[in-house]
This record gives sequence, C-alpha cells and structure tokens, in this order.
Amino acid sequence: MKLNTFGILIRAYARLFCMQIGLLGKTNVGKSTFFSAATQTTAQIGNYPFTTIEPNMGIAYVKTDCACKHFAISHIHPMCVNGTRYIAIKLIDVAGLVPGAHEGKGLGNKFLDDARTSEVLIHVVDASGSTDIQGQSVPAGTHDPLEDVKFVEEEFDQWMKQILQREWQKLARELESKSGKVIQAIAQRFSGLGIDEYDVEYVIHNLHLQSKKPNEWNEDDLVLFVKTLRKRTKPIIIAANKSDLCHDLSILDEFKKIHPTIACSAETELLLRKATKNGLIDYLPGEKSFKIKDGINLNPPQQKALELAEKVVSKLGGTGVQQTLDYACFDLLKLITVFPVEDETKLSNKNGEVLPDAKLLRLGATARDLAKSIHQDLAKGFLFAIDAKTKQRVGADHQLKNGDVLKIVSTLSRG
Ligand SMILES: Nc1nc2c(ncn2[C@@H]2O[C@H](COP(=O)(O)OP(=O)(O)OP(=O)(O)O)[C@@H](O)[C@H]2O)c(=O)[nH]1
Repeated sequence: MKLNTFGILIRAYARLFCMQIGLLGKTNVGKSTFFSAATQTTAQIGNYPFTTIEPNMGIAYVKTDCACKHFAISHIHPMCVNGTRYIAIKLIDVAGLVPGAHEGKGLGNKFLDDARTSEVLIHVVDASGSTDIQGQSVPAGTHDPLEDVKFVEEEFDQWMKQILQREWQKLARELESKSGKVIQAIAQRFSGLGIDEYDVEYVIHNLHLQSKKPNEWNEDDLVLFVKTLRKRTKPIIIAANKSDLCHDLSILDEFKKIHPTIACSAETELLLRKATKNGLIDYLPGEKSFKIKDGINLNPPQQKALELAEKVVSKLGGTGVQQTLDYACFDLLKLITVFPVEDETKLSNKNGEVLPDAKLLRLGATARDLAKSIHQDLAKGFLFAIDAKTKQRVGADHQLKNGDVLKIVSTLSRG
C-alpha cells in the first residue's frame, strides 16, 4: 500500500471516534509520558492496528461495564475483559502551551487549534513542584503548581475573549435589539470550537445577560461570559502527575477547589503497561494492584522497578492515568455507553459476534442518535428500535440509558 493511502486510511479510522480528549501541560510535567502510557496497548486489550495516528494523536481507552454482565453471559471479545469493556477514544497531545501564548508567545495559539476539537481537556500538572513555570527542572517543592493551573485557564479565557472582542463593536452595531440574534451571532463566532447556540443561550441566561443589548455589555460582562462558556464547553480535569514524588498530597486539595483532580504517576503507568506487554505481570489499566506472573524470574533492575511501582500504586490507589480518562468521559462529560446489535435475541451482529460494538453517547441521546452514530442512512430510514433488555419497541426520540442494548430497524436494514 502506498504511504499516502496508508495515511488517509489512518485518518479515516481516527474520524470514526467522535470522542476526543485534549492533553494540556507545560513542558517537562510528564505530558508525553502520560500520552505514551495512555496509548500503550497491553496484551489483553486493544486489537486496533494503530495506537498512534499522528505524532500527537493516539488511541486510548476508557473502561466501563460491558452489557454481558447484565445478561450474565460470557463472550469472547478483545475489548471485554471479565465484564469490563474498553472503548477507544482519541487522545491528542496539545503542544505549545506557554504563558502568553494568546499574545503569540511560544507557538502562539497553535495549541488552541488542537484544543478546539477536544470535548474535554486533561491538564497534566507537575504536582511535586519540581518544574518551574517555564518548564525548567527545579528542586521538588520550590515551584507552586497552582500557578500552572491558573495560567492555563487564563490563556484560554484570554484567547476566547479576543475572538469575541475582535468583532464585538461590529456585532453590537448590527444587533441593536433581539436577544435571539445575539445568541446566534455569538455562537457563530465560536462555532469552530464546538460551541453551539444552546451553550451560548444557557450561559447568557445564567448570567442574566439576556436583557442587556451587546453595546451595554461592559468588560466584566465579557470576561465572566467567556469564563463561564469555557467552563461549560471545555471542562478541565487535572492529572496531578508526579504525585509519586509528593511527600504529602495536600496540594491536591488546592487543585480540587479549581477543577476535579486525580493523583497520577504516568511514569509508573507506562512501566506497568510495558511490563504487562512483555509478559512479566498481570495488570489491567485502572486496577489498584498488579501481580508478577507465576514462574517469571525478574532481573534485579526489573525487580527494583516493580517494587517501586508497587509502592506508588498502593500510595495513590492506582497510577491515576486510566482513572483520569474515565473520569473525563463518564463524570465530566457524563457520557453513556450503548451497545448496538443486529439480533436482539442473540445480542449479536450478523456474523454472530456477541455485543460487537459499544458507543459512547451524550446523556439524553436518543435511539435516533445511536443510529446516526452508526451511519447517517440508518438514522434517515429509522423505523423503530428494539430494547434487548425489555424486548420493547421504542421510537426515534426514546432517550437511552447507560448500558442499553438496542437493535435499530430502519428501511436500510430491511432493504
Ligand atoms: N517521578 C515521576 N517522573 C515522571 C512522571 N512522569 C514523567 N516523569 C518524568 O518527567 C520528565 C519529563 O517527562 P515528559 O513526559 O518528557 O514531559 P513533557 O511534559 O512531555 O515534556 P516536553 O516533552 O518537554 O513537553 C521525564 O524525565 C519523565 O521520566 C511521573 O509520574 N513521576
């Protein structure tokens, strides 16, 4: 196969995944280590051929309950391990975030191009305080990592404010009245960021700005509006990395006042995933412990590294990497998992594979949304769906629940 065809195939494959997480962080905090650990497949999961799609884009997995648990059946599926289902997502390493990026420092706001398409952001922070604001190594505890948390927020807010401010006067002149049009006009400016009219309307109403005409908005209104919109549309979770180096984890309580936070040791996760791949240990990402395989003779460096990893895992209750990804999807974005099937009695597709697919959908998604996530034509010809748990027919607007198993019947599937 020619190289460019190969590239096109890889990108097409990546587009299959609607869910994208952006990884932020200044230099030296362990962002690349987090990215490598999260996209490193272990022997048990991940039958996908490509884990790194582009240098800064890879496939990671989030884990949830497989529907096989509900039906108390056992099935063989590469993404189901003892009833735990792994679902692929896109992880993008967002480069170039430095203080002043919105003013063109470093790579300028190139980082925001990548962050733009992400639905949720993981901010990797060096919780041990051994990396200063410019990313230089300093003795542990000498840099206050809270500064990093604040500067990232500041960059985003400033950048969004710039987008809006650039055309605010023009927009205000055009829209002397009608709040509906204001919402549309603002949403249009932010459409490239995955922000829609509903988000803008929600924020405007929450801040009671609907009664103000755009020319009556002051600087404080703009700042608050942008901040609230950013929080709603680009939620952030902090991966408090290098927590293994922290003598006490009280700094995490400070982070938690700003964003949800998980103690992490990306380096330990990378080590454990590599040791699993090399057949040394039994470990599943997200577990709170691991076991050295029977009959394995570790050499002294391996023995030492795994002893250290054991201490970290027991101190932090896991390495935090998988927990961060899961939290981003299921707690922050509140995604649900739905299992589409073609035969609701056998829970299979037409090749007989049981629970072949698992889709991540937004809370409130309908049966038609599920059809759309499989194929536009399936949604267009939607007739009804069958809930495999209740055996009931449901309509296009039926709201789905986490763990639902559904057969979609459409003119396409009948034809
Ligand atoms: N103790 C400890 N060290 C870590 C951890 N994660 C990464 N490191 C170390 O921190 C250093 C920087 O890690 P990188 O992953 O290269 O950091 P980065 O943020 O990607 O930095 P750039 O590539 O410069 O942007 C390396 O020496 C890693 O081994 C961790 O969880 N604990």
